[in-house]
This record gives sequence, structure tokens and C-alpha cells, in this order.
Amino acid sequence: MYRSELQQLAGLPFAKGHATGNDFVLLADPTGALEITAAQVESLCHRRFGIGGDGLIRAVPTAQMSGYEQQFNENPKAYWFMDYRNNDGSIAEMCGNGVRAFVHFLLAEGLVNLPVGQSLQIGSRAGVKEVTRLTDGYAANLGPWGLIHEDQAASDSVDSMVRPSGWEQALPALSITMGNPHTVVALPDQGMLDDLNLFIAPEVSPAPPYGTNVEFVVPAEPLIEDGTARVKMRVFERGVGETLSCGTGACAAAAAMRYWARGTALINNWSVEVPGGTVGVEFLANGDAREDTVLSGPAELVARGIIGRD
Ligand SMILES: N[C@H](CCC[C@H](N)C(=O)O)C(=O)O
Repeated sequence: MYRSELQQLAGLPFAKGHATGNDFVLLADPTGALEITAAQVESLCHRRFGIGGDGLIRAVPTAQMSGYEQQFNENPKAYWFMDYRNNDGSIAEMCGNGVRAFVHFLLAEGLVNLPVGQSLQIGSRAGVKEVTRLTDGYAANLGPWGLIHEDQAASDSVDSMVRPSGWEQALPALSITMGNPHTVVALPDQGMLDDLNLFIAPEVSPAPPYGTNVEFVVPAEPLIEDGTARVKMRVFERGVGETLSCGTGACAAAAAMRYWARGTALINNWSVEVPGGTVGVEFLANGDAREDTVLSGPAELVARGIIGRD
């Protein structure tokens, strides 16, 4: 494995980029001709035998994205589609860091023109997202967060238990959707967060039918600064393992902390510190109960190359 998959893609240009250390192999597919298999993704993203990445992102016209053409018919501004894959080759509905790196890639490739302060729409498996170019990064409106088990809305707002590797005790968690599934555990202090062994997947019960990304979050000191709530997070990503950052995970962690504190004055601006940097999460009250969630932070390309040069 690996070598033959890479040879199948020989000659294909790629870029390598990241957003707060969540890194991706990025491919432009302007005619929608590329059929990237799970094995090819795994080979490209392999940290030793391939280029390396937490995931692979293919830029393809939404009109050519099989099964999602309707998204373009309904939103003709969403010309480009972010085809996101985890590094094990599995598909994820959304990638918050990825969509920011994706727009940066489209700009760098000259595939879009996006002056600072302007926004563009991107097709994705979780629907059309709007990304705004900032002076120092991008803000992606990922749409509304939601409780995966709506029946938990009124009760103790715990719907699963998470047992980190090496722990006897399981911890209460809340399942949040950002288009992709997340399970959030609040820990009391930084020491417990630092000591977590995330080389091995935490056990989640009941086992989520489509897997889940597990976030562990603690309040920063002080929790509130200039009207912004500050938390620190580590994540074990579905289909990847521990990553340095997870954008949808940061949104889910902030949403869970905000939900647990729902009896007090709701904070709309959050800062989430992850091992790879810090991202902003803002909740936009859009009139109904499910506020949109805007993820902001840097994104950059670090290299370009050609696959499979023997
Ligand atoms: N790193 C991504 C999330 C990928 C989620 C993926 N691991 C899944 O299976 O949902 C982010 O920045 O949102």
C-alpha cells in the first residue's frame, strides 16, 4: 500500500496548508475529473510514506460534486465545493479549520478573487458555508450548532459518558452537532487536560452510530476577559486521532460550555486555545433558538509540490 496509490496520482500538483496546526493536503480539481479513493487519501496523508496531513481537501466545482449539484443550483454563488476527507480516508461532513485553509488555497491558486472584508460561499456536505476574509485570517460561518439528542434539552444535559484511556471513571459528556458529530467533556483543571493520554481513542458510551470527535475542555484563567469567555481544549478526532486543533470541535466545545451555563448571562464571544494556537468562536443570535456559529482564525499554506516524482 501507499506506493502504488501515490503512483496512481503521479504528476498531480498539491499544496500543504494548515489552520492552527490542523493540517491538510489540498488538491485543485477544476473539472471534477479526480476520483480520489480512500486508499489514496490514506497514502497522501500518511506522515511517513506520504505528504502527511490530518485530512485531504479537494476543491471541485459544486456543480460537478456528485450528489451535491443541487447545492449549486440553489446557491450559484457557491461555485467551489470543499470535498473533505479524514486521513484514514473516511468522509466528514464539515471541517471548520479546513474551510478556512480551503479559501486561502483558492485565493493562492487564483481560483477566486476575495478582497479583505469580502465573503464567499462554499459548498460542503454540511451545506453552503460563508467564509469572510479578514486582515489576519478568515471567519467561517458554520451555521447553527445543535444538540444531537434533542431530548436532553431540558434535563441534566448529559447524554453520554466518556472514559479516557487509562481512566477507571467515565465522565459525563454532551453531544453537539456542527454538521459533524462532537462529544464534549468539561474537565475541572488544566492538569487533568494535560495528563490525558490521547494516543488511544477515549471510549464513548453509548457508542455513537457514526463515530464522534471528542473534545476535552477546561476554563482558562480568568474565564472572562474583555467580555470574551476563554477556554482551553484538546481533541481526539474521528478518523484521525489527536490533532493540534479542530475548528468544528472548538465551536462544539464553546457551545457545550455555553449550554451548560445557560441559566446565567449567555456569552456570545469565546476564545478557544488549542495546542496549535487559538481560534475565536462567536454565536450570532439569528432570531431563532439555533444561533449561527462563526469560527475565526488564521490559515496558511506551507508548501506546494508534485505528487509521485520518482
Ligand atoms: N478538523 C476539523 C474537523 C474534522 C472532523 C472530522 N474528524 C470528522 O470526522 O468529523 C475541523 O477543523 O473542524
